[in-house]
Amino acid sequence: MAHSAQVDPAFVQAPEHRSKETISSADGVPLIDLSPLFSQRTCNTFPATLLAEVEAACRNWGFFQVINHGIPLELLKKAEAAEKEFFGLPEKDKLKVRRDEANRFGYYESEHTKNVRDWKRVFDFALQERFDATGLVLKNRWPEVPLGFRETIEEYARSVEKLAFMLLELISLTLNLPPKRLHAFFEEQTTFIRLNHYPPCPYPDLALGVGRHKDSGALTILYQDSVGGLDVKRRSDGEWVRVKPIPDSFVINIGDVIQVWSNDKYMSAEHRVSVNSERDRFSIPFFFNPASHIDVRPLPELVSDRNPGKYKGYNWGEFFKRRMDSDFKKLEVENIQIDHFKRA
Ligand SMILES: O=C(O)CCC(=O)C(=O)O
Ligand SMILES: [Fe+2]
Repeated sequence: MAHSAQVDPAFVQAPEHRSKETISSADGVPLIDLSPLFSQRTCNTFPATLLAEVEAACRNWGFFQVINHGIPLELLKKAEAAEKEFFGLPEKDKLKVRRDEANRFGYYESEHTKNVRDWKRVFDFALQERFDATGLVLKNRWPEVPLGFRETIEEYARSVEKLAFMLLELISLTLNLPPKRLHAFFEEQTTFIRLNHYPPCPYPDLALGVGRHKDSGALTILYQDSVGGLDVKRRSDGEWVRVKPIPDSFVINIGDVIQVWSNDKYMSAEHRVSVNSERDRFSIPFFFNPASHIDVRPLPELVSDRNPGKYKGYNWGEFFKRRMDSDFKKLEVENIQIDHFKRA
């Protein structure tokens, strides 16, 4: 990644997609306190006010932040420190675990979103390694240094997984489904965790850390540092709103899979990452994804004659593989979107 002021055209966004009108709004994404989950929960009853907050956030925004989520704060600090240490390694050391065409996990400095290069570096790993009949390879590459990196990051991932299943229960209940209705889809999950480093960018008005996109999986659970840069497109008016960093919180967003399962009751929101010219930014999204053999389609309980299914089914593994291919390198074709499965 060049750090001179010379503009590399690979990073330049079309004028309409550049980061100019981000609002720092008080009326931002909802903040939800999850402490009732730990104090007021008895067997299978969930506090009604909490469910109402989650329902409204999913319906109106597709995005919310959570505090008092049960993940130890020391673990968040440890994971952030390990992330910074890894990206601080000389490039030649990071390149020892570089991604390639056959295996998409490891370090990468050249990701594209919608065929424009992102101003970032990433390190990806799968929560559960596997080799699928579909040709999907989930195989991790762990660097030898920093010492303890793998242990810390895996501990972090296992802890976030617990939160992911709790959120899945909450979301199921808000859809009037039994709390564990969606769990079976994740039995051989293809969840992966990404470490993101956004270095200072000499032309933040032209490039983006991540171009506008929607997350394709079920749910994303993101830890961000205090710098800020994540922007969400607000559904009510289409304005880009900055997600204010809140210490020790997570940002949660609905992905395309829940959009389809819920038959558009909940929609995945478009978002992007703006960069700045002064500060490095770090984040860690946990992409909670179903098993590759799952055919994603509106849940039968949520469709009826009056509310017919809005999507044809698609196989998650195939979709996921095609998405990863288009993020790996610039393609001539448009990348695959769930809209391609929408019924006419
Ligand atoms: O770094 C962030 O704040 C968000 C990154 C993101 O949207 C993604 O990797 O899908
Ligand atoms: Fe995203």
